[in-house]
Amino acid sequence: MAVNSFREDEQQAQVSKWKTLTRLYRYLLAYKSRIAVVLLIMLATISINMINPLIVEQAVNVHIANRDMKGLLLLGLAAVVLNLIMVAGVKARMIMMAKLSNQVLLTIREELYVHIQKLSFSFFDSRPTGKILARIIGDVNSLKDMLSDSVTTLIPDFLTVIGVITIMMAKNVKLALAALLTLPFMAAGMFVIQRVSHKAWQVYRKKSSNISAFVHEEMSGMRIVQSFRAEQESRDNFDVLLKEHRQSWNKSVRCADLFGSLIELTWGAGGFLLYYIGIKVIGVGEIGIGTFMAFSTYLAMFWSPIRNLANFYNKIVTNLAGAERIFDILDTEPEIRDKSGVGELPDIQGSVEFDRVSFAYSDEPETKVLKDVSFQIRPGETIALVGPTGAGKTTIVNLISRFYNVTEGHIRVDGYDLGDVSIRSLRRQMGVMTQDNFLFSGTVKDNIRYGRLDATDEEIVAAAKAVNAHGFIMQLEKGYDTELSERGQSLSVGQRQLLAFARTMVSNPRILILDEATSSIDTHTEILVQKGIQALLKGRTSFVIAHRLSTIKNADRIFVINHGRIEEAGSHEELLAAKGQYYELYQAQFRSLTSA
Ligand SMILES: Nc1ncnc2c1ncn2[C@@H]1O[C@H](COP(=O)(O)OP(=O)(O)OP(=O)(O)O)[C@@H](O)[C@H]1O
Repeated sequence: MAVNSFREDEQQAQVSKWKTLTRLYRYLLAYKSRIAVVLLIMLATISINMINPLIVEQAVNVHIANRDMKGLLLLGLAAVVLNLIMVAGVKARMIMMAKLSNQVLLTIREELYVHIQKLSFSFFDSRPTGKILARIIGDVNSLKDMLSDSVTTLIPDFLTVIGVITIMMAKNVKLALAALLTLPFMAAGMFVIQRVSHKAWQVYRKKSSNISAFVHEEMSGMRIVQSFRAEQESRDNFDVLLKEHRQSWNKSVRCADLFGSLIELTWGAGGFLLYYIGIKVIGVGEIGIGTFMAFSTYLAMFWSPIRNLANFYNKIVTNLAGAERIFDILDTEPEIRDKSGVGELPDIQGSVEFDRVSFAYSDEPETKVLKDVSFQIRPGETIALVGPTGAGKTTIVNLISRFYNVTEGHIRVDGYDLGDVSIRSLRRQMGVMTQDNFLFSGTVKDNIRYGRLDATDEEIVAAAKAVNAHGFIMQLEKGYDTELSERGQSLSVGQRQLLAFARTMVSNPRILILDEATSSIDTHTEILVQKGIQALLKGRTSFVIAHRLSTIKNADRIFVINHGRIEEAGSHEELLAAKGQYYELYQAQFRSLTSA
């Protein structure tokens, strides 16, 4: 299977940077009115900042030159008030922007999560959970500065540059041009650096993602790691990933540093030209001391935002890779989705028909896992699927739940082709129980209610009683209100199975799919589980990937699956009498159990 493990970097389609950026900023535009307020505040603060050198010029050239102390005092007072307003404005705009960008991150994260929920099994088959986590958490976080700085840095600094250039031009064109002379060199340098830097940051994000995948996998399998004493090997693998991560980080940071050096260089050169032209070409005597002081302040005011803008650009280049990875997921279409205009599947009886169904997994389209499978199941029938490993049993039941689309043929439920009804209306009437009996953290009651969110407490208890789970639940410290740890690790395997039965029982599905867990449990719980299974199967169409002889014997029909086909079908007695594959299987697997 082509799975992208922690050992390989993810593949990603190349998208234009401009497209990614505009798409990202569309999220900000949803908050137009708040951004307008921030912009207004900024306009005020920038204006005050611009006026400051003019106040100095006025103070020196007019008030100090004329020894007008009263005027100077009034000017000073006005300057203090204006600057206090500026400080308050800067603070307010920073708080507002931080809140706004956080809101955008939440929106993106939510959109991503909802989208991922819609994606098909094939999406999850092909990538480790850790890499998905890395996108939802790390990549989304990486956008934070980029979003907030775009309003608090990009716009004010851009306005400042425009403002300073205008004032400088108005005051002295030659001096202004001298300051601008080095800008084209800086732009050309930045263009070259960003290309290398962007690639380096893309690699860095992929390496971070590999680490996330590794850690997630190792944590999930920590019991296995410890019981096989594989800690050292695990550490070695981790070290390799860390080394790759460090190298990619170093390279990216080196690229990012080049931005800073370039700015300093062009800033220095620009300053030199300005002073050179100011002193040599125009001459200090030509202009007032105050004007010259104002000009040198403007010089700093010009280059400082240029540096900020360059840093911001650097930030975009650094974090664009994160945005690309988020949009890459958002652009992944769910393979399994409703056709346009599909109808709802009405309440069903539960008949199921496979009509010449063939199937291949999309990553291996040449290998047919199911080959021309046909059968008809009456409502309420229990079918046990048996056969060697890899035969195609799970694939059959996954197709009934429409976790994958058939490659050829049709599956019908009560005569409705699965492709012609909404997935939701189909799954609402189905119950799927996998071997791992996944439980969530929360109370016992919450976990059972997961089967049907509007189930009452009485219905929950009734469901638990029906599958023999009530007894052990009542022995737990807080009964139905006992908190379970993640995946229900605080319960025994058998108890987890019983809870999963109760959860399915409460959902009362018409069609039940049960992948019987094979783990051995104590005899007492085994009896409870067997009874639980029989209670669950009663009155509904059921497909059981069966491992217990009792389930197989009680089934209405047994399908022996091999090499993607149904090779034998019939009741336990019929198949034994036929002395075919089932007979062999029975001899090999169950004989010893029955004679024991
Ligand atoms: N997600 C997948 N992507 C690609 N191939 C798959 C996928 N799942 C299963 N297969 C392949 O399809 C074949 C049938 O697998 P399936 O899980 O249906 O077998 P099974 O009869 O349920 O086996 P077992 O009893 O071991 O669970 C196997 O060759 C398997 O490698």
